[in-house]
Amino acid sequence: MVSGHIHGNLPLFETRRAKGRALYRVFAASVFVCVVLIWVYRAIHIPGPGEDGRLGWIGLLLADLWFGLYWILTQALRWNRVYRNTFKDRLSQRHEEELPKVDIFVCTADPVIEPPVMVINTVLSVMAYDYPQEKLSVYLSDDGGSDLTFYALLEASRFAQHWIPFCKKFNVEPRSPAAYFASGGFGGNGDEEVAKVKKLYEDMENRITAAVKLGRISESICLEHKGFSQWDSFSSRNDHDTILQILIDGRDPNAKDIEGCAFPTLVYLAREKRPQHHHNFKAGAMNALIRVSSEISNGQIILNVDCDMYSNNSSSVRDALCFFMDEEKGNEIAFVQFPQKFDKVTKNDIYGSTLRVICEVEFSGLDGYGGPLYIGTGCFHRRDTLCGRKFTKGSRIEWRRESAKNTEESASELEARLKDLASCGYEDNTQWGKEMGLRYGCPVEDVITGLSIQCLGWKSVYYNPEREGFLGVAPTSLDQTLLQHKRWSEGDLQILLSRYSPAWYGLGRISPGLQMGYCTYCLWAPNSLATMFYSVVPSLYLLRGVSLFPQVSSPWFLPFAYVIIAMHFYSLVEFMWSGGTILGWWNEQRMWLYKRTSSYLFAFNDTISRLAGFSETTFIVTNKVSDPDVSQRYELEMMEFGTTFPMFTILATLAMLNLISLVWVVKKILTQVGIRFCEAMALQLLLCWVLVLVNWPLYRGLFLRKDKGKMPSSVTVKSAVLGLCVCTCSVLLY
Ligand SMILES: O=c1ccn([C@@H]2O[C@H](COP(=O)(O)OP(=O)(O)O[C@H]3O[C@H](CO)[C@@H](O)[C@H](O)[C@H]3O)[C@@H](O)[C@H]2O)c(=O)[nH]1
Ligand SMILES: [Mn+2]
Repeated sequence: MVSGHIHGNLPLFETRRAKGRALYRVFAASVFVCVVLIWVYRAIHIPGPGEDGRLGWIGLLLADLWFGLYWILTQALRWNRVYRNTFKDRLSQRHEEELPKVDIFVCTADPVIEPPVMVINTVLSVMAYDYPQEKLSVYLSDDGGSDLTFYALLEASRFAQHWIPFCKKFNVEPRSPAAYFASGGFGGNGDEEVAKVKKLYEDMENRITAAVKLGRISESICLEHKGFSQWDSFSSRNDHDTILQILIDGRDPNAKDIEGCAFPTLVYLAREKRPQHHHNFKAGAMNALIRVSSEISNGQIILNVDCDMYSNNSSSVRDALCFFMDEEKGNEIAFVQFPQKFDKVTKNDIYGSTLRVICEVEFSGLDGYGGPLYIGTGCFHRRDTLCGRKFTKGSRIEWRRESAKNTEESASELEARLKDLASCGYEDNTQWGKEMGLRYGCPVEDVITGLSIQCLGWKSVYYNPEREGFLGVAPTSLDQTLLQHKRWSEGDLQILLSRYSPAWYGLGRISPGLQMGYCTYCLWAPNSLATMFYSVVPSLYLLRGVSLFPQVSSPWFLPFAYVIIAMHFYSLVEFMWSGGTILGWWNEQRMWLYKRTSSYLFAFNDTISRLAGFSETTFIVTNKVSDPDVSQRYELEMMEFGTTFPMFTILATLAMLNLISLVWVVKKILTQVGIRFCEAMALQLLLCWVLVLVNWPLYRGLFLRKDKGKMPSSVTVKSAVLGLCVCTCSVLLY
């Protein structure tokens, strides 16, 4: 799809349509026909008033309507997929001299669950990008306000002098030292130098770990840098003054690595926190960074990564610039999103944390309709669009721009002057958080910000290179995964109900396909209701012997059979095409069920109570470290329970309810009603049986396991009693 190019230049990127689209569309049409047939069946067979099963039937009618309509929405994610490709050689040929400055923001919030060593590995990986070093500036935002993190960054600034030239010399990948040394992907010539750098790294790591173990910074370290004095007046992480330290000043002629080459700027920022001021979580941190960086380096491009997401590909900056600097299409692109990929996920990904299908399929579908969502980490933004600039046709971005401001001001003068930009009161009565910077008030600040940018007329790009751009830490326990999904689904639902609703506000501002795409994510939370209904009611009616689905001999059985088989077969193929395993797909089905019946349900509930004014938005930071024995069980792909987390009670009760139903019914078939019953109740039996099958790890956790990760017995008792009660009531009721 190479288009004619206005400058006679070849484009810097190409966009290819996915193969097999026609085939997919025929398949989707066939599914659609059957979905409609199911609706018709449900509508014309409603049991009359007073008949057993009327209520259940009406519920299933509504659930089937919901699932059908939701499925139609998800077509937007598959209908028009595109894939992108960059030409970095053309970029360097034409633009090497005018490459823009790039500011990289790394966010951290808690030195305990986001260990300083992990944070600085991310920092080092982005400092070492294959890019003119003097044009890179790296900013670390520390919402934990921790002197340990500051100390680690100080150590990193020294180690970087060795690490960056080493990376360049040996073309190291990945450029996170921890990941590189763990990969063992070196050897051959340079062995000696590898060993030398490795030693330096390990010494540094040991010093940092020692400080972390001690829990404070020792006197002797305090003397190493004036920055530590800022903690003298520090009372707590929620109550402190702005701490701003320029650890490496790129303008300084002495800022050189050991080979004498230019060095990236490195800045530490802990914005002011006061208990009476809401700090707006990551969005607040990002906005403070946008302002502070605008006075230090003012890069035209901003990359944001979470502190656990190290750069795994040293050419990502150049990749992103191929989009922004393309002479023809670059002017309309506001951000380039890379997928979130994860390191150290087990083969069959028991918690479905790789988001495989979203990464490989759905986001390229969104890309075909104007661009993916902004999902926080691994995203390159244009500074002006992030600050609220509107799109106007024909306006061009000027890359060759006057660089450094304030060349006369010293680093300490700058620090003193810029502190105010990160103070609590700075944003009062400004557009920050509303029309400027990241938007406030939503736990998924990223998605709502991306949407508001797209609503101003900008496009975005999804770039999923062969060698992953960024790798992060995925949650390795069930409660962490469910909590994260609660935050996401809650935030997405809030967006739907907010003033930026993709459904209403987006009308005419973004393409209908993109509107639909956004809605599929925004409707995660309400999806819980229909799923909940499906995993409880048919099984209870099965107990009563009331059929809610067509018999096997009825022609109406066919559309049900087709939809069930075709959809599952398709999802399996899609999952495997995205690089997954069969067992991984099965695990994904389980997580699909668990998220919908717990995270999304809680999210739905909390959103509604927030609308009624009962609760506040929160942001629970995902834990990035786990106990050794928890990690060991994760490696073995054993599901981790181990706590009385409220969501577990729901999951366990649902599992018990279906197990009891199944056992009860099988007994009934064997002793009373016989095999004829199966024919009439085939689909309900199948559903109940599949629910039991998919819950197998949960039963193990409830009854069979002895290790620390098993379900606490209080949950076992509670869920068994609840399950029995519900089943007994439904059988005995009138
Ligand atoms: O008050 C806060 C809370 C969080 N963070 C940082 O935000 C990032 C994301 O937090 P994490 O707990 O890892 O959440 P995830 O669910 O893994 O993050 C995804 O989802 C978030 C929105 O829910 C986005 O902000 C993230 O960029 C995106 O990667 C981390 O670097 C945190 O340090 C802050 O800087 N300040
Ligand atoms: Mn994270």
